[in-house]
Amino acid sequence: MTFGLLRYGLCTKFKLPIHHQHSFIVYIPRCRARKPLFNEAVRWMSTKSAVCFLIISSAVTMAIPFSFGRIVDIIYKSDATEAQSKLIKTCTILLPIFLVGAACNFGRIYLMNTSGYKITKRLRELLFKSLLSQETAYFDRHRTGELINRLSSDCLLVSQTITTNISDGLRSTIMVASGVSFMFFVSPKLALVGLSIVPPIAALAVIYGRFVRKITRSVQDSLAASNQVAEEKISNIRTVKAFSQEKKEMFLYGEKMNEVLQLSIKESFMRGLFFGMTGFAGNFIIISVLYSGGLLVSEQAISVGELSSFLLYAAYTGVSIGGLSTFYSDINRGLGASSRIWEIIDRKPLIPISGGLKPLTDPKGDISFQNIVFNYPNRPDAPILNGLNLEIPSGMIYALVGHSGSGKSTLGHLLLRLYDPQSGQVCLDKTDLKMYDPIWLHSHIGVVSQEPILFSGTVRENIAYGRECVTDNEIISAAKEANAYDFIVKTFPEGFDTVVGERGVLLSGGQKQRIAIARALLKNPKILLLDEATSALDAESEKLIQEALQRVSKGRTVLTIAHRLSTIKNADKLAVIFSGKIVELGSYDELMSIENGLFRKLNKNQILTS
Ligand SMILES: Nc1ncnc2c1ncn2[C@@H]1O[C@H](COP(=O)(O)OP(=O)(O)OP(=O)(O)O)[C@@H](O)[C@H]1O
Repeated sequence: MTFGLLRYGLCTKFKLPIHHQHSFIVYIPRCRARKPLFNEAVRWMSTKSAVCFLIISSAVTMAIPFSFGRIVDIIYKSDATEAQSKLIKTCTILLPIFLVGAACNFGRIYLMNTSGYKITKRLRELLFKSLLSQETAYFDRHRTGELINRLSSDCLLVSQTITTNISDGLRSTIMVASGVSFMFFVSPKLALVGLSIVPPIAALAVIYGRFVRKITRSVQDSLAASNQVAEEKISNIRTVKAFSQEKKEMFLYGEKMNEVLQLSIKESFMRGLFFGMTGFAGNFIIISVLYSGGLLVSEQAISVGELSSFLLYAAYTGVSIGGLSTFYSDINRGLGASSRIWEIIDRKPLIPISGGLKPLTDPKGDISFQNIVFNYPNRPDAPILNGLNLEIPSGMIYALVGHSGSGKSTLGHLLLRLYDPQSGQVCLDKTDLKMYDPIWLHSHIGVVSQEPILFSGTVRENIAYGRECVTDNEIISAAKEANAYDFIVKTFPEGFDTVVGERGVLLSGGQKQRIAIARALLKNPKILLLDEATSALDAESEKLIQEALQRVSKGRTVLTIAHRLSTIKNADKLAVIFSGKIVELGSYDELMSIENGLFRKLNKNQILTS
């Protein structure tokens, strides 16, 4: 029952919905049919054991002042021989008790810490899962550094709070309760003197706890902002160096760190003030107890041993009250972190990552954009598409042309359902994309983006990304089709096992493009979405890429965002996008023949490279 209450208390305190109670599964036992019974039993046992160890080790610690008083009285009241035999007897009893106490303390710390690590792991997994499930627009609003901070430090903080801190808090509570009882047992009068310190300290602790909670959130937020600066600049170090911005970036990072430092200094000041005041109050009370206790001994109301026991109990209680106030501030720190974590874990993505229609056959490949109105959610006042219509019949190659920023890539994003339009429909085979399972949809669309992103890993892993079980032969034939095979086996001694570096930095732009084409091809998609690189590639790379793209376009519906004349000439139809609409549609020759046509102007003004 205690565990049920604790679990309920934690879930309520941490504002966890009931279905998230399983986050505490490692710490708090809860029988779930889907978990193997054995694991559940082990968890249950380890939690119970940790609490038993905690109680025993605290009891042993609290036996020390009592024994100490006894020993002082033995020394004080007995003659030398009697004292020796009594001391041997007492110490023989105490030694095994202390050994048991030490073993229990070991068990308590070991079990609580391992539970903490398990909870951190579980929290990080839950958070990462929830992050990856969010729709793309979520990442437009939240910075990478901030989210990484949630994963690293916030998860650790929460798990420490619900294991180590709670364990220490429970220990302090047990020690305060037993310490106070013993103090009253020895001398109620002296106990009242000793405990007069508690109410002011408790009030201070509440004020301090509130402050800590507020400041921790600010410290974590500024830390997230500084991480964002570091993450962005380190991952784009080439640009920083090319513009010789190292010093400026060092300065900017320094400024962010200054913010963190200022907040931490504020926290340290309050911490120092709080602990300074509590320390002084503790020492003051010791003097008062010594004074009143001394008087009681001289009146023979209590023995010297009892006064010694009392003083030790008072000291232990004082230390434990200090522990309780630290526990209070730590809990507040954990609450701050947990509210941020659960904001993300509980968030329902606006576009689900799975669920919906999964037709058993491959799609035909007819695409249509119907009356699309769209703006990016983080820029509601900047309409991008404004009633756009476009039909792309299966097996045709359509090239999108238009000024930079006219919304060509945006159409690709809508086709992939990275975003949903505010109104209108994007359809595949006459069915709204919203009806399909996104996993099914993505398995039929191959994407080669403007700046292909490779992941750190080998060439083989990058080509295979997006498919579960792939044979070497499939990888090789995709690489051949994408004109990537020759450079992989001839240029790299390690061939397909060559490591490409973070985001593929160890490869050239043209090589990355061809690996991305191979990766898209391995899915054997019915639809190809090609966002042509705007950056110029050398003539040889360009030729190889164009050749590969022409080859792989056959038999597929292709939507290409074209920047080059060569691509445009190979397309069945060109769609010119302007002011959020398709304003011209036709073959190259048809569009060139329109007097004052936009395509003609774009061509004339060399918006398209040759
Ligand atoms: N994630 C985003 N959040 C907010 N606005 C965005 C986002 N992505 C693009 N935009 C804006 O949407 C508009 C259309 O961008 P898009 O990338 O579709 O243009 P484009 O025609 O493909 O340009 P280019 O030819 O230069 O690649 C631009 O004004 C751009 O600033």
